[in-house]
Amino acid sequence: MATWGYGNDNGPATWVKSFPVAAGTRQSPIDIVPTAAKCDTKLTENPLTVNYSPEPAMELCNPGLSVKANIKSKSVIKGGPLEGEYKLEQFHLHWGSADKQGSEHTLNGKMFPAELHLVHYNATKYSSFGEAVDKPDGLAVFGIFLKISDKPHQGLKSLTDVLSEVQYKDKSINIKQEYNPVCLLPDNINKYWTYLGSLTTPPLCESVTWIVFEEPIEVSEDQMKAFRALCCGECGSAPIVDNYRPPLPLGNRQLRASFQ
Ligand SMILES: NS(=O)(=O)c1ccc(C(=O)NCc2cccc(O)c2)cc1
Ligand SMILES: [Zn+2]
Repeated sequence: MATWGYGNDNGPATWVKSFPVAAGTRQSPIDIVPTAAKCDTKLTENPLTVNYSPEPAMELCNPGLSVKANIKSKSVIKGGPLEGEYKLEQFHLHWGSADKQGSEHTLNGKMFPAELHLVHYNATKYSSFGEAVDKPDGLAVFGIFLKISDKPHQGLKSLTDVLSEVQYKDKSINIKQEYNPVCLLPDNINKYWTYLGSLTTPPLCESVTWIVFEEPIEVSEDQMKAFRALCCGECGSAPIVDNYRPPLPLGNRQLRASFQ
């Protein structure tokens, strides 16, 4: 069974063969067209609330197609489009081989160099991520665009400074110093778009309430180079780059905005 990836013979266009839901009606990512979004006051009346707490020893790993940090502390979100409390499970990123591409969601057709995903599961209704992952209200994922600036992102620096230690597939390390994922969020989390979508990688479960923030976070070119130095396999294997799924049609879905 050929494993899925982002190459010519196992990339996004081939996934539907093993995962028919790839042709479903609530797939992600999408192109975000702000003028097509409906400003919904219900989102502002019930503000999105983030209660993240410090991770004493966060595990950073290279699963082969991204870099992922597994969360063990009680970091939760609620409000906005969400019913109940969603618990942070992990975060990871998608990035390009060059700054002109890399994000999964696009903004008026524009790609950003990378996109950060903070993955939460509905802890009010389900007892684990694994139970929640295939339920229509199971997951909530924050999508945060990355843009290039001359200054490194301090919150990401604790990770990009040690990526060389997880350069190869299945490598993992513990980030010793305390790390609060709240440092990854943009300053203004009150301006976001939200819609019902899916995981952007197989098994592409249609279980995600997406919350994509308008404000990007800023990273340096050196930090992008650190992501692009990660390898898909062991020493000498190809770099992990362009690990993004292109946008799918919004179809009959409503894209809502928390702001005018
Ligand atoms: N890019 S994404 O945020 O949509 C995303 C988040 C999580 C996952 C994920 O957890 N995949 C592994 C998985 C899938 C189903 C069941 C599991 O227990 C784990 C995949 C994509
Ligand atoms: Zn992702």
